[in-house]
Amino acid sequence: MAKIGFIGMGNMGSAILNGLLKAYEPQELIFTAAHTDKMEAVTKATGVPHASSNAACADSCKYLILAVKPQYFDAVFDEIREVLKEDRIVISLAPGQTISGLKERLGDEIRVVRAMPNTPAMLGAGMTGVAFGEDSFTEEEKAEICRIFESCGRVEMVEERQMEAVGCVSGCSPAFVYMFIEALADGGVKYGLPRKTAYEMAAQTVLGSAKMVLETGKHPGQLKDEVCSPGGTTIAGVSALEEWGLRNSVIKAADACFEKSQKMK
Ligand SMILES: NC(=O)C1=CN([C@@H]2O[C@H](COP(=O)(O)OP(=O)(O)OC[C@H]3O[C@@H](n4cnc5c(N)ncnc54)[C@H](OP(=O)(O)O)[C@@H]3O)[C@@H](O)[C@H]2O)C=CC1
Ligand SMILES: O=C(O)[C@@H]1CCC=N1
Repeated sequence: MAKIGFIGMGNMGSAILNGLLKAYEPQELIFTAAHTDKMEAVTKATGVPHASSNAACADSCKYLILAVKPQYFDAVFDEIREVLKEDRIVISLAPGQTISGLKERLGDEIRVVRAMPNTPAMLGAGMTGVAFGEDSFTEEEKAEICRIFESCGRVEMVEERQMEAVGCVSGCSPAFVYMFIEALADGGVKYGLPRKTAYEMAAQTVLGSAKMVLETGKHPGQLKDEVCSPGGTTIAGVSALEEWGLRNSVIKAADACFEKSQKMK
């Protein structure tokens, strides 16, 4: 029997699988996807076996990661409900879907964990929020769930009521950061840099700035102040960003993600 199973092997499933392969043997893992050619390609590339059906996948692992889009949950649940046993733990990655709502659909005896990872898990640089909710888990089970996501990067335990906030700040936000990198690079191209050089400079700057926040422990505002020479070029740029509403745009993006997640319940 495998330890960890995935139903769905798209953007998020494959990112987590890549992270897991640093901590687990391929034979400890199993997965399904909708298309056979996709499953065969992933098995060939990773050595991780795929199951013949979603039911077979759910039947053959202790921890089952639901990595399909929520609109497919009903169909998948109809396939796996019969084989899920009481000792199994289902890990949902979906925004908006509550633990109690998922248990209603899967069976009240099935323990459900919510996790909100992000795609940098692919490189072991992910950020995952995990909520255990009201169900009881042994220390060993909690440690295993942490190990799954720690193999993909950093992990924070949160209350279930905070999961939509996690979605805004780290689940969805890689998309916003890529947009920022694109825009930074466009600015460089506008003033003469080759595009490839501009992407490298923009991406390395975002990476380095993030490391400064994480590793110095300084407030982001202080780090910003350290870049702004009095009467210099940076403060002119900061002033333009304030004028064009960068901070408010980013907070509005969080509002939009949150509101959307409420409609996905
Ligand atoms: N993408 C992201 O950045 C993040 C996503 N999430 C969550 O992760 C979950 C998965 O999202 P994501 O990976 O982006 O989605 P994708 O669309 O990239 O992948 C979905 C996967 O589900 C498979 N699939 C579809 N229907 C079935 C089925 N009936 N049985 C088995 N497999 C099926 C697809 O198979 P095939 O490949 O063969 O088509 C595909 O591998 C969602 O709940 C999403 O909200 C959470 C955080 C971040
Ligand atoms: O866009 C989505 O719904 C998923 C959840 C977080 C990131 N991607």
